[in-house]
Amino acid sequence: MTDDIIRAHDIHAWYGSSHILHGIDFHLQRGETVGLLGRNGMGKSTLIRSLLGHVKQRSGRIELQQQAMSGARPYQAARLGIAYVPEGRGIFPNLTVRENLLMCARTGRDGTTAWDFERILQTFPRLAERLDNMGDQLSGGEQQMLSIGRALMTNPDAIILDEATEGLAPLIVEEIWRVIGIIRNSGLATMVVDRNYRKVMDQADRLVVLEKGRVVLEGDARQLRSDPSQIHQYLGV
Ligand SMILES: Nc1ncnc2c1ncn2[C@@H]1O[C@H](COP(=O)(O)OP(=O)(O)OP(=O)(O)O)[C@@H](O)[C@H]1O
Repeated sequence: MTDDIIRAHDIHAWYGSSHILHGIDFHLQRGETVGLLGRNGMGKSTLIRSLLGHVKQRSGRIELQQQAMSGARPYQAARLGIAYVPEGRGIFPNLTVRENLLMCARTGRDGTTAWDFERILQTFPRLAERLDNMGDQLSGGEQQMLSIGRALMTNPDAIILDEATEGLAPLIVEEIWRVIGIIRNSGLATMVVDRNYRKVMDQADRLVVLEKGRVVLEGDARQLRSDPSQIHQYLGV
């Protein structure tokens, strides 16, 4: 019996006639942090989107929370406690910060509410100062925090962060990484994609590297940190 929240075997995905993923095996265990690395266009977002049912043209076996979900739709993944913070946010611009958060409030699958409104405001002091602002009055960094806050309000078992720091100012980027550390230490299973591979390596327990839609390297983050030459080779840094 495994404790995998996501388990996938031989995933292929296509956009039209472009074959993007070529037989990927992937898993995310309860409580672990996995960093997904790879240069631009190697298929990281497509893998996430395939696992969660956003890419229709896909094949392979997917289990979410140990249930067969190969044909899952995005709402089913969300119901199974897998929260997704996509690249480019996804908040309601015409609702206030408070409304954006409260509309997501949900009890976790285990019946507990570890992440409630108060805890979100403690975690994101900037949001606490902007509760009555509309979503579209926030800076890009604040919108990203709100997006992560909304995901946490659902009390998920896993959270997937795709390029959460993309395009943000350095101070805000630091703030987002601080929050990713808090999320990780809270025991929530986390999957992180980010251009800053050093930060990903620091935060992750396990690393998975994609190249042209295939897993080319996978391993314990501590080991790969001690000899980063392999990572450097695939990331071209
Ligand atoms: N909606 C789409 N339609 C057609 N092709 C797409 C689409 N989305 C992505 N692609 C292509 O699929 C390939 C993989 O893209 P993907 O976004 O998964 O890569 P990535 O590793 O997440 O990189 P990035 O950091 O640039 O987002 C790329 O060649 C990209 O151009």
